[in-house]
Amino acid sequence: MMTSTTKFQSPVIPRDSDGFVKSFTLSSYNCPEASAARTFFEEYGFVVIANVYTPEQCNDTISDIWNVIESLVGQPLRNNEQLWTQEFWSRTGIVHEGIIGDASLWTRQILLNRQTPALHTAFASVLGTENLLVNQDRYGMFRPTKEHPERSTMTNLHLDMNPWLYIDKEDNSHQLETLSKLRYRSDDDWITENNEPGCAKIGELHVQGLVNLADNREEDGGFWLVPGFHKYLTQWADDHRDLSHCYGHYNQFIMIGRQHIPELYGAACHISSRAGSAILWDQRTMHGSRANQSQCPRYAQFFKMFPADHPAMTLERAEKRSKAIMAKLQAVNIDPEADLTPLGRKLFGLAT
Ligand SMILES: O=C(O)CCC(=O)C(=O)O
Repeated sequence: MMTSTTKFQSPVIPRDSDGFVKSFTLSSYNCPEASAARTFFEEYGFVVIANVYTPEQCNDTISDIWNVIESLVGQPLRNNEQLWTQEFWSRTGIVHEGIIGDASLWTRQILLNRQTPALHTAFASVLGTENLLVNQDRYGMFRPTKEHPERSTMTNLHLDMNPWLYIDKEDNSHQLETLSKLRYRSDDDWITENNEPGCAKIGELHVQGLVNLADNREEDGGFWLVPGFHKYLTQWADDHRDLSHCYGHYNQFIMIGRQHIPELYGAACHISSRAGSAILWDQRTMHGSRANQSQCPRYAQFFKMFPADHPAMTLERAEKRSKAIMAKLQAVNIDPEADLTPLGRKLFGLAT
């Protein structure tokens, strides 16, 4: 049992001889490797699942990221690195975090990727149920910075939740109220949906994820986290109540500067992984991204999956959610019957 005098010690992450973090290859939900992956996840607060996207899917998705960037910037530039300037990038999304799109993105590729069976198997294995819904989110792209340090993103640690509400609430009424009010009229509603993990006393498991679309090494920047932090969050939040005043009371996104938590910045590790690998992490794990320092871009797609039978998924909310998704599918000519699989229709909440 951790007490307020317990000092947090981050476990050392196992890596292979190429420096990539140990990964698991899953043949199905509940295969022996899936239970090993789940054990790893419980210990470290994250797990890497290999071969979730095929090489072709990675290439198609990178190409889609460039389609989005070029449509936001208003001109072709993928083949001319001279044009990857601050001025153009200021139009692409949340530039200092390397996020493409301001809220959710709705291209054909980003949507169809969400029904990838191996991605579902990865989330199902960690969440312990196959009955899941998938969220709607964005892409990540970090420009190479070796010759252009001004193109660097901000190395950061954050939580996609409010840790003080999480430890103080007696039940999940705040989560239920926030989620059941969602109308999905604004793309921001999908971010709100992601960032309500309830309270510590109820202790729901919430799992976020991403797929790296190109080999992602430490020098390329990208996803990093504080291993084992999920077990320490409640103590940390209680010990750092002074920081809560820097944020709105109901703020769902808490980014904390190095000056406040130098020990966590010191403990955070880059989760290096190969192209097509998914990284899944416990939402309570302090995480974020490191800046790129190489000549290679970093490309990723972000996700969350959660149990379809969650108590906050009221009939009314489910109807509004599926209506909003249907409109987005239609806008990119995705026919749910022809283009989505039975698994895809379930994940999008469209199956009757
Ligand atoms: O991999 C990244 O760029 C950061 C992802 C992240 O922090 C998030 O999705 O919450």
